[in-house]
Amino acid sequence: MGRKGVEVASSSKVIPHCPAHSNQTEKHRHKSSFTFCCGNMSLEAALIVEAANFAAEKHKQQRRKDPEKTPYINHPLGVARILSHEAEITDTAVLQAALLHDTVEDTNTTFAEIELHFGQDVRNIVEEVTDDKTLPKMERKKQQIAHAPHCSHKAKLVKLADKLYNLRDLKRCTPEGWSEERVQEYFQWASEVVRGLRGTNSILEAKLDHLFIDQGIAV
Ligand SMILES: Nc1nc2c(ncn2[C@@H]2O[C@H](COP(=O)(O)OP(=O)(O)O)[C@@H](OP(=O)(O)OP(=O)(O)O)[C@H]2O)c(=O)[nH]1
Repeated sequence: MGRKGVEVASSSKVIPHCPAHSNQTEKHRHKSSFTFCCGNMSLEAALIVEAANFAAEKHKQQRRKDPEKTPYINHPLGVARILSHEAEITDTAVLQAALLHDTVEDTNTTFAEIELHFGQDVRNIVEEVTDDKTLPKMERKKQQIAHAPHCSHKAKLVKLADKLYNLRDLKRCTPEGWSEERVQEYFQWASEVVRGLRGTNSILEAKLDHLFIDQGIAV
């Protein structure tokens, strides 16, 4: 087995198969060696849809903190969309990790489960962007600032997009129970995390800087 969901034949010919249909026979799975079982969908597209579906199942009971109580899945979908549509990221593992980035932190999902379904690379990225919820909140916030510069490039991309989504969301509306002061503190803290992520993606960093400056925060 090579990449998750990809069988590498003895001839080195890559034969994709869909993780959702791994119990199907070879004959049914492949129209040809290089087509995917789900019609003509590319392997990459199918892997991303699998991650979106997994995250939707895991977050199905959760809502955002905004007054509309937006379904939580809007957040990971939006983070992945920022990466694909704004930052021009095409790396499948990064897009999958963006979709999955809050599953371990905020649901009963384990890292082993992420690895089983999506492979080691995705697991590693999710692990890097997951806060240890057993720590007191202030400690977690400090750790994010301290750890940011040491993250891998792929994890930094997910973190930048995560912060961009949350800051835009704060501009859009205030979460229930948040004072103006708490909003400002979140912006300030986020700017300190982003400082440790710089040099990763100029598009995302420029958009974040625009938000920080608009909020009166020096960059
Ligand atoms: N702006 C905004 N954020 C919301 C909303 N609903 C949920 N959140 C989440 O709240 C977290 C920020 O709130 P905090 O009070 O600072 O953190 P906490 O939830 O961990 O206590 C973010 O999650 P996080 O994973 O902790 O992200 P981050 O703190 O690492 O950036 C964000 O995704 C919403 O409607 N608007």
